[in-house]
Formats: sequence, C-alpha cells, structure tokens
Amino acid sequence: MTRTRTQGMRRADQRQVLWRFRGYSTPYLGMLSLGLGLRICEMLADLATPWPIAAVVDRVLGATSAHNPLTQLLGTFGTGKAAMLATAAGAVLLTAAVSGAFDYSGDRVMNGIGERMSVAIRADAYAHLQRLPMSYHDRQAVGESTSRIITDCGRIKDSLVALFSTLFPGMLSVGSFAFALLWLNWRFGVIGIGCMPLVYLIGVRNRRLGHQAARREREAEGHLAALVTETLHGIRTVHAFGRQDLHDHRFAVESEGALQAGLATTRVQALRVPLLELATAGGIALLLWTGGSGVLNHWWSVGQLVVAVSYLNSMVSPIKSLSRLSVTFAQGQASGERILGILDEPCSPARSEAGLPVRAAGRIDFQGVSMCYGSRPALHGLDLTVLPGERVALIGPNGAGKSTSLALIAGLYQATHGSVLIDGRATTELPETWLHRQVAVVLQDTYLFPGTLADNIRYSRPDADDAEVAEAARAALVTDFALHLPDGLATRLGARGTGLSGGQRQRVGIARAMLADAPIVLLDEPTSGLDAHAERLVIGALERLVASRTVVMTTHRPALLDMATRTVHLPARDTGRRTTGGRVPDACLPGGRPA
Ligand SMILES: Nc1ncnc2c1ncn2[C@@H]1O[C@H](COP(=O)(O)OP(=O)(O)OP(=O)(O)O)[C@@H](O)[C@H]1O
Repeated sequence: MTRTRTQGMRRADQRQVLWRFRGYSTPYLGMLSLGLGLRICEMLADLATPWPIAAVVDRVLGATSAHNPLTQLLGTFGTGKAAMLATAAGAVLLTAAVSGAFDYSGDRVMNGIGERMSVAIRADAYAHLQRLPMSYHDRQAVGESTSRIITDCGRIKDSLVALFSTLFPGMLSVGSFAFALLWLNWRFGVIGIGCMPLVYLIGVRNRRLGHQAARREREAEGHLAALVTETLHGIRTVHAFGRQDLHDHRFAVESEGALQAGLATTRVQALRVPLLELATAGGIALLLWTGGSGVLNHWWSVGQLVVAVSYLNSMVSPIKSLSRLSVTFAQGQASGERILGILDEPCSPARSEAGLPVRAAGRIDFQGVSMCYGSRPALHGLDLTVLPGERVALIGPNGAGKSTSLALIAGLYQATHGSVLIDGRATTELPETWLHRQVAVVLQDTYLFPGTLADNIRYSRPDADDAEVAEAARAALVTDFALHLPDGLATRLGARGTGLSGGQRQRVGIARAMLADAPIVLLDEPTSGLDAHAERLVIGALERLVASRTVVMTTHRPALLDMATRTVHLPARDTGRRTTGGRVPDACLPGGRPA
C-alpha cells in the first residue's frame, strides 16, 4: 500500500518535472500554431495518398467501383485506361510532393521550437549556476556541474525536439488515420482504435523502466565527467607521480556503473520493437480477415480495402516513433530533474543600491563571527574592527580561519553566527553588485581566463578603456614582462594562463585589483608560491595597490607582513577563543549553525 502510494507520488513528480519547463514555450506559441497548421496540411495530403491507387484498382484493373466515390475523378483527363493510369500516377506524385513540402516546413518550425527552448533552458541553468553561493560549488564537483549544463541540457533538447517533431505530429497522424478508418467503415475503425491501448500500455511500461535506467545512467555519466575534470585539472600531479594507472582504475569503476545503466536502457529499448510489431501485426491480420470477408460479400470495394490497409500501415509508423519516444522522454525527464536540481537552488536575493554611497569608506567589523562549512567549524567568535586605511594582517596556524575571514568580507560565504559589517552595514544585507565593487581580492593563485593579457586585466572592470588598462598594467609591473611578449598586452594566453610564471600571474591579478579601484583590498597569501625575486616584484606592485585603501591580508611571509600596520592572531581551533571574546563553538550542527 505504502509502496503504491510512493510510486503514485513519484509518477506525479515525474510529470511535474516536464511541466515545470512549460514557461519556456510561451514565446513560441505563434510558431507552435504555425507548425501544427503545417502538420494538419501534411496529414490531409497523407490521407489522400492511397486514394489514386484505390481508384486504379477499382476502375482500371477491373475490380468493382460501386463503393469507391473517387473513381469518377480518374476520368478527369480522359477515360482511356492509359490516361486514367497516368492521372493516377500524377496524383500519387502530387500528393507525395505536397505532403513532403508540408513535412519539411513543419519539421523546421517544430524542431526550431525545441532547439530554441532548450537553448533558453541551458542559458538559464548556466546563469543560475554561476550565481549560486560558494557553499553549493564546494559540494558539487566541477565535472558534475559541467555534465549537467552540457549533457543534461542536450538530453532535454532531444526530448523537446521529439515532443514537437514526433509526439505532436505522431498523435495527430494516429488520431487522423483512426478517424479516417472509422469514416471508411466502422469495423475498420474499431480494429484501428483497438490497437491503441495496447501500444499505449507498451509505451507507459517502457517509460517507467526507461526513466529509472536513464536516471542511473545520467548519474554515472556525471560521476565520470567529474572524474575526468578532476584528473585533467591535476594532470601535472598525475604525470609527476606517474599515477595514470590509478586514474585508469577509478575511471574503469565509474565506467562500469555507466555501462550497466546504459545496458539497462538498451534492454528496455530492445523489448519495445517486438512487442509493438506483435500488436500491429495482430491489427493488420484482423483487418485483412474482416476486410477480405467484406469484399467477398460485396460490402465494400477492393480499392477501399487497399485504402484501409494503407491507413492502418500508416498508423504503425507514427506509433513506432511514439513508442521510441518513451525512452527519449525518460532520459529527458531524468535530465530535467538534474537541471531543476540547479534551478531550484536558492540564490541570494537581488537588493537595491538605493541609499548606498558609490564608494565605501572602508571600515570593516566582525561582531562575534563564527563560521561552519556544513558541519565543519572554521572560525569561532571573532570580534575585530579594521578602520578605513588600516592594513591588518591575520596570522595564525593553518586552519585557524584566516582565509575564511577574508571570504566573509568578500561576501563569498555567510557567517553562521554573528555579523560582518562594511561601514556599519551587514554584508548579508548588502547588494552583491555593490559589495563586489567595494572589495578587490588578490588570491594565492590568480586565475586567468582564455583571452589576452589586457582582457584578463579588464576582467575586474569591463568598461575600462585601453589607457586605464595600460596604467593598471604599468602600476602592477605587468608591462615589465609584457614588453617581452610577442604582442605585449594583446598577447593571447593559454588555458588558465599557461605561458606565464606564478609571479607574472600574480602581477596580472594585482593589475586587475588596481583597475577595480575598490576601497577595500583583500590579500590571501598572494606571494606564498613565489621565490624571493618574484616576491620582491609582486610586493613592489602590491605597495602601489594598497596605498590609501583598507587592507586585510593573510600571509606567512615576513616581507609581506612588513606592509601591515597591525597584526591579529587567530588561534588554532582547539586552543579556544580569540582575543576579544565571543562564544567558541566546539562543533557545528548539520544545518551549519554553531552548536
Ligand atoms: N570550502 C571549504 N569547505 C569545507 N571546509 C573548509 C573550506 N574552506 C576551509 N575549510 C576548513 O575551514 C577551516 C579553516 O580554513 P581556512 O582556509 O580559513 O584556514 P586558514 O587559516 O586560512 O589556513 P591556511 O593558513 O592553511 O591557509 C579548515 O579546517 C578548513 O579545512
């Protein structure tokens, strides 16, 4: 009983998944009507297709024409047998050409709707993913997110294209042929319609099995993508330690999962065709038997039986396509769930900048701030005030929470207890866009994007003109090494800035921060990986960056510490509280609140 209820609920949820994307079709309702109109015209041409053949059978080849109203039309261009055959042949060609033209236009319109909708879904999912808080990205592997945006959106596209180019026209075809059979003779109609429930049941069963298999397959593929991305990110380490075999093994384990899920999908697909063939062959056998008896009893003509068999045959092809859709939709549904898994994650709300100064004075307050990453505590009861223009260095052992403190100022995370304030306003209440303009960050390793050196400097302020970029590059000592590059600041960088040394990348990071011209500068161990010479150069650049700004830095390097006007010591987590008090949580509850 419970199981049945759960299954029922799950099925309702599944329907909801597809329904949730309906809003994306609104801009294309006009196109949709046009596409349906074209499909109806195509359908009418398809319905006319067997009639010239039937007329030939009934009037030219000598069968009875009494029951076939269209035989008269055969004589339009002459009543000689040759003329009538030529008329029938021309009519067959004409209906095929008309049907083909409508098929082509209908396909273009309907496929276009599916393609456009899926592009919009992918764009929204990507935009939303980028705006999700760091806590989401911490728990989601990069490869997994990539796989969702690329592969899952691709599967949704396949489903939408199938919906518009196969499901709608297929249902229209099946319905029209069934109706035409009914119009020909109620017995034919009953046989045609009788096949449908069986076909529907086969489709439903396939969809249910296919959905489970597709969900397992997509999860396994997501894990594979995560594995590949992580290995390639760490490819230098892989080569340095020669551990390719280890990664081969991990890949093989994940691949096995994907293989089993893929095979399950194949099994579902393979069963579909024989079941369907059986159902439709039964229908045609019944039609031949009933139809043949009707011809023998002179209830209808041979030509009409030909038309009926042709209609039933024509019903089979869309029915097969429709049943094939069950697996496509099952995959689309599983992928839809994974995309909704992104779209349903809450982003921080957009806030107005009204009443905020263009430029903050630069005061920072930590008021009893504690921070947990999930259930892992990172910072405990920190009270600290940094006045405008001060340069504070946070020092302490590894894991004391120094980087976490900087991340809280930059608004990358929210404190689980207490508040971080900028000019007296809690960062959680500030609009993200405003906060990002007030805070510039130089990290331990500057990430460079594909593009030129100048593009990478301009990343912090896209509206900066060339002169401003060149000035930032000069002040951050980027020009010194850019002069030796083939195209200066216009030199294109390799992926993640390959071709530049660590110190050079840091100087580009400093130029970025300079161009941002923010009143608050955060330095997170910006010289930690550099040799003494590179460090001297980077510190030279940093001295220009920090002038007359509020600076909070973390560093273990004495040369950088010399730039600080004050140092604050953060203790190791288990040694208790920091200087000015605040309760120290021993653990964090799973919800992220300090215990
Ligand atoms: N994104 C994260 N997810 C989960 N735990 C994290 C994350 N970032 C940091 N931590 C944990 O929080 C604690 C504080 O880390 P943090 O990086 O702030 O320390 P730190 O003082 O800057 O250390 P270090 O001197 O080694 O850079 C550590 O125990 C760390 O493992």
